[in-house]
Amino acid sequence: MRMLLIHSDYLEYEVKDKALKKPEEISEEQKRGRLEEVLAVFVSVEKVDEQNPEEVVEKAVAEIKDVASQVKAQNIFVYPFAHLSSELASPDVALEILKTIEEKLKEEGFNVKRAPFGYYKAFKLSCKGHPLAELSRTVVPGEARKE
Ligand SMILES: C[C@@H](O)[C@H](N)C(=O)N[C@H]1[C@@H](O)[C@H](n2cnc3c(N)ncnc32)O[C@@H]1CO
Repeated sequence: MRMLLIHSDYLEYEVKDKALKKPEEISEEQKRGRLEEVLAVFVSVEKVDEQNPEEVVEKAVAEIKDVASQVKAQNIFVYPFAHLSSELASPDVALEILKTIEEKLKEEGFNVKRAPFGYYKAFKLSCKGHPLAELSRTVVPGEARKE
């Protein structure tokens, strides 16, 4: 899994079009979203993550918590983003992993939104620009090797 973490004044998105034949079913309300003072986490779930989804979720949540505590962010935006890797996991596995990351972060007390899965989306982001405002993390299951 590849993550790009951007500490932002706000992130807002608007769903535009289907990017998959069967995108995640969403309500009218989910077609737009915005969070202020947010740690935006753009996530590409990778093929290697299919070897142990539970473990990669644990590792991703730990990394996100670590960055959130460093930048003192209480709001987290989990944003499916298929552009950080050329070895993507299947959509079904990716969606399950992203939903579980969202759930676990909520259990940890964060205010979490997750952008809809399987769509083209317009988005606006205002990066804060401090030294820790732009970070990337890669997590893989267990002993899996990252080429
Ligand atoms: C398109 C661009 O504007 C938008 N931002 C987009 O990326 N849409 C992606 C994700 O929402 C989701 N998706 C599919 N597979 C994956 C995966 N392995 N990991 C993460 N997301 C995935 O399905 C869409 C098409 O790949």
